[in-house]
Amino acid sequence: MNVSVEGVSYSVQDKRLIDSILLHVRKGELVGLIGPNGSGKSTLLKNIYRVLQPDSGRISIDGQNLHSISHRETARQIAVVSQEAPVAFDFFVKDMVMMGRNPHKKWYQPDSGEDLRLVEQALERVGMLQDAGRSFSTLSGGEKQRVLIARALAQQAKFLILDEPTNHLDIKHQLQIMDLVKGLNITSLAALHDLNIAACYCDRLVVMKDGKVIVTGPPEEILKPELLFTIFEVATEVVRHPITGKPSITFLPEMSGMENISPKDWTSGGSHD
Ligand SMILES: Nc1ncnc2c1ncn2[C@@H]1O[C@H](COP(=O)(O)OP(=O)(O)OP(=O)(O)O)[C@@H](O)[C@H]1O
Repeated sequence: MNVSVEGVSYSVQDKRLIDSILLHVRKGELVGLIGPNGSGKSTLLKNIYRVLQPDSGRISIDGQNLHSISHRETARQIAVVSQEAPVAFDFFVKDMVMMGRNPHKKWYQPDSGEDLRLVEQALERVGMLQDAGRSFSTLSGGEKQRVLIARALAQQAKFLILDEPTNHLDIKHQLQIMDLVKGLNITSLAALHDLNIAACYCDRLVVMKDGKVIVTGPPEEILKPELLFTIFEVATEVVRHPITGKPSITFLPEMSGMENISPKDWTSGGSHD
């Protein structure tokens, strides 16, 4: 699925939270949305998954205006995995995943054999089938995220939105979740805080600051000390990692500016999409 966000703005009262956002996610890409706290990442994602209604602009999936299709159809096409949040009611793991089938069914329709097969297959894919009968609230943070990804798989969504999916997870589970997401090969847009994880897994990055998209491009073009200093106001050293071949960022705390960092090739930054 190709996703386009063109000129999308959203305000609360007189405060513009996101301003004239332009971004594209191409079929099969994993695009990382990065930016400081409060830069508008979650607000943008909520506009895309229709929890919020943009003031202006257009969001389209495969060329079709998202606001011209029903919420039910949107729910078939777009799945959301957000950071681990407490759930109001406890459910069995298999029932959480079965919720992914809801947009495909009428409210009175019982679960079909096909629904059960898809739920089982999704749990198998995330390595949680043996936990199908457990209650969701007893799972660890990483296990919960895997179940939420299984729900997205059962939903058979063509576009996956992830809002800080690895928040609160230890490093092993952060990598496990990102490996899983990457391996799905579903068109995905993920708000991420960890820049090294973004560098390792994302095909392209979209950088936000103060409600605006500042620049987009492949990680190796975006993740350069000068840009990182402008966006995050921290000094960094960035090298190409000898094993992964991806940019590897070391943050340099307590440094007052850029003067102690040997400027590498900072000139060829990313481009606006
Ligand atoms: N309903 C609201 N009313 C007023 N301001 C809001 C509202 N929702 C969000 N904001 C403000 O909009 C800005 C963007 O918030 P948002 O949550 O989108 O940022 P973010 O980039 O996702 O941040 P973080 O990285 O901290 O999760 C913040 O300054 C936030 O306080």
